[in-house]
Amino acid sequence: MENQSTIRKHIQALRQALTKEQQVAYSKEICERVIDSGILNKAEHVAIYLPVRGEANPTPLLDFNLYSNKQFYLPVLSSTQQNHLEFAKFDANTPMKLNQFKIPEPDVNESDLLKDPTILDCVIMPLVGLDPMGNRIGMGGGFYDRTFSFKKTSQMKPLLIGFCYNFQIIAPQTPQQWDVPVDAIATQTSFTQL
Ligand SMILES: Nc1nc2c(c(=O)[nH]1)N(C=O)[C@@H](CNc1ccc(C(=O)N[C@@H](CCC(=O)O)C(=O)O)cc1)CN2
Ligand SMILES: Nc1ncnc2c1ncn2[C@@H]1O[C@H](COP(=O)(O)OP(=O)(O)OP(=O)(O)O)[C@@H](O)[C@H]1O
Repeated sequence: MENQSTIRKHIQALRQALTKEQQVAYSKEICERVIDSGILNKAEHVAIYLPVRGEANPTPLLDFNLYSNKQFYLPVLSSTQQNHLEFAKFDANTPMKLNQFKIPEPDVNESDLLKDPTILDCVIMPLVGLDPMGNRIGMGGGFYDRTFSFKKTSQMKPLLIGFCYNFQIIAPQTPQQWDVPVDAIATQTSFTQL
């Protein structure tokens, strides 16, 4: 059995080995699976992320939005609650800055941050590895697990969608007590609601 840090290294190496063209083509396919699933049809408030270091790119979802009116959001590292995320509205005019992990995030006032994550309908989740039950291995900060921990004891939204390349699907994992499973899995070849 591979441990989490071995899995992280292995998958990160596979991601880095993708050509730019592969990243773009595969990411568009994953976005198409999300769109075709219809899961976003009724969603008004949708969080995505900006990819770094070879992560699958969900930003083509913004283009599918041209003729509908959804509000998109990006995660912002919370300055008040350690290793929690808050969310900021995102469109072509949003001013951006680099956060401490060198990931671009909206440069907005504290008062413009969405503090209540249950306002969101869907969250497209970055991840390193994901098992078929939706157990997620992320970058190791526990940001998403902390932010959505309320989902472990309630049926509340948002719907969490794991967004990744096929090769990021891993063998079944034993979840840690704090892990929050995703509700759906999108890859180039399938969309599975759990
Ligand atoms: N694109 C993207 N945005 C995201 C996340 C993500 O996984 N992907 N996050 C998901 O939570 C949050 C940021 N979490 C992060 C956690 C760790 C590292 C990171 O670079 N860690 C180092 C090792 C940590 C250390 O220095 O000890 C590394 O992996 O090299 C980056 C982002 C919010 N935004
Ligand atoms: N709800 C929580 N309350 C307290 N600590 C937590 C919680 N969720 C996660 N943690 C802590 O965060 C650390 C990292 O967790 P884990 O390795 O599962 O992160 P991850 O899912 O890979 O990261 P991310 O969500 O940022 O991509 C663990 O040491 C864990 O103890």
